[in-house]
Amino acid sequence: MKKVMVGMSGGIDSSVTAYMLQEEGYEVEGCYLKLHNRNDGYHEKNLSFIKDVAEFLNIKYHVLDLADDFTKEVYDYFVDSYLEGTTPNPCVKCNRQIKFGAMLDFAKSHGADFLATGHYAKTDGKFFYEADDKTKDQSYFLSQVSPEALPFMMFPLSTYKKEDIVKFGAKLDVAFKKITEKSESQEICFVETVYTDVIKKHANIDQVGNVLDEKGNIVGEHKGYAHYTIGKRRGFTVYGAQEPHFVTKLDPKDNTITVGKRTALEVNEVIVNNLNMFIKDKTLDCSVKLRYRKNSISCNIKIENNIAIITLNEPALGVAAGQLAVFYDGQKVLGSGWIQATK
Ligand SMILES: Nc1ncnc2c1ncn2[C@@H]1O[C@H](COP(=O)(O)OP(=O)(O)OP(=O)(O)O)[C@@H](O)[C@H]1O
Repeated sequence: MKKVMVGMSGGIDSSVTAYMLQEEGYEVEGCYLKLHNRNDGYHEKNLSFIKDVAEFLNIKYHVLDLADDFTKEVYDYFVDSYLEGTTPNPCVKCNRQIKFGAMLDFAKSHGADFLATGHYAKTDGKFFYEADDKTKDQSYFLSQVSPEALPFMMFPLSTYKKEDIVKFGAKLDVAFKKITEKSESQEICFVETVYTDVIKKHANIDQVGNVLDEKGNIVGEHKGYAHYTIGKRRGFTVYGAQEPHFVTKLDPKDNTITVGKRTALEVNEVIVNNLNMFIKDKTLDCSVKLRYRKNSISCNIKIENNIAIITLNEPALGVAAGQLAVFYDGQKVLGSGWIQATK
């Protein structure tokens, strides 16, 4: 019998994932990752849901403390990125380093043939593909996972709609029903309210600064550069402005932000580094997603020395350094890289 380790968060997706795989005839074990040192009962609550599900399924589960790795690989990177004036994507780092890095190693060392999660995405062991439920698709966040990890990954929810998983869980057993009744988890697991509250623990980001126009003239005031990302249009003043203004640049050195009209956000070329590719081609015509929840844009890509130059076939708006550019051929993920600069 093949053994599957299921990454269990105490949420409905991973709980139903464990149930489905057991129904399919796999030997299932669970693994809960402690990713932060929260003392507010967060882990205890998650673990009480996992305990009930594990009892219902009659499976073993492990608790793996990866808080130190998570701090180093994900949390510090998140804080540093904002302080450097870039816009981080912590879930992408976590998927590569933690869930499909350290947790996969743990699964293998416990004799598992596969690691399954409740992510909404597909894999055939060589590539990732978008999930059928496009509103929940997480292929963007998985695209930096090492190609070597793919043969071990399983996403049993890939053909379902999230709402159907919730309905199904609610009918399955009280252990699952209770989970469907709790509030939805936060978008970023360590951000309880807003991201700036996290940054404020490490730096004084509430320092009023100048808003500049494209020519460098002072045209207004803002409340501290780390409160803004590229494309943002609120939370700063532009003296006498008649039209909306958008953030086009953040400069931590002198605590300024540069703003412009909508057209100033337009970008035609994007340079990305730290590529993670699932194909070997060095030039390709494909489409690119420059931010989660943005439409993909058709483009041409040239790769040299682990850097890709992306020429867009139509301008993109609000492209932020630090975000991920994910290359798609239809639903198939070809690779991705971190946005370094735009033109
Ligand atoms: N702390 C954790 N420990 C182990 N696995 C986790 C943990 N957090 C997330 N996962 C795994 O990663 C998957 C995706 O996590 P994400 O937070 O994006 O999804 P979710 O929709 O909230 O999932 P769930 O309903 O299972 O919490 C989860 O379904 C689960 O399999």
